[in-house]
Amino acid sequence: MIGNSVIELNSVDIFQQKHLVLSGVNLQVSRGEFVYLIGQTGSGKSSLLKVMYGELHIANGEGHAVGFPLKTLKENEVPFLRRKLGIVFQDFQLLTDRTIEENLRFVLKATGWKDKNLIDERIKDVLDKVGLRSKIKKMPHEISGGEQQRIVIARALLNDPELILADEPTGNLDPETSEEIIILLRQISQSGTAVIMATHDYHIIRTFPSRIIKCENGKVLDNITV
Ligand SMILES: Nc1ncnc2c1ncn2[C@@H]1O[C@H](COP(=O)(O)OP(=O)(O)OP(=O)(O)O)[C@@H](O)[C@H]1O
Repeated sequence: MIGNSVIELNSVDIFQQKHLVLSGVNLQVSRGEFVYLIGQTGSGKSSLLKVMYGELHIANGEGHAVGFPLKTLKENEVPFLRRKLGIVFQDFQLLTDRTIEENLRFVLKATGWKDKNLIDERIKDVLDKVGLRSKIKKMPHEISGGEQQRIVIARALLNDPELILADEPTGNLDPETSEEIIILLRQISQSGTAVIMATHDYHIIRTFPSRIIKCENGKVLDNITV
């Protein structure tokens, strides 16, 4: 980590294949910040997030995410970067054939946890953080959409990340449940984990104001008001 930054991008160009999606990106996000990422469909929000979790390489410029240098990041280092990130995306859903507990245990084991007692404790800890300890033995289809999204957030917290990247985490939820998810993500940021959240939901942004960055015309604009 550079000082207090969890994300540091300096003059970064981001390509998808040969297509320059974003150019000259300068962005700094500090520990514990809560940041909205907005922009029209196709403006580059997902590409920007992909750079942050090591899915897309940066062509020009310099970048760091949770202390990892993005320009020189090697394929075999990506899992270590991801362990310090929590990812809450619509296409990273729960495994439907196992309980909430088994979903969480699966991730811990896959990221190197071995001690059964520590694993059990960690699972209870993250479920407490999202207020759903009582659902530990349920299957995903036995809980509501909002509860499933809270479990996805619990899963993202398992390895105590420095940064959560959330792509439209309220996309499929009703307004009231969406607000609950945002309140939870904001609590998480206040406890020190930065959150960057892509959204199209202006109601949420107005109800819970915070720093906004916007992808527009191939650039990233900072401190936008809507
Ligand atoms: N795998 C890919 N190969 C080639 N071009 C891509 C690829 N993924 C995205 N693009 C292009 O890159 C540009 C930015 O896409 P990106 O998915 O980052 O936008 P977005 O702002 O996240 O959109 P949305 O709100 O729809 O998710 C678009 O022009 C898109 O067509």
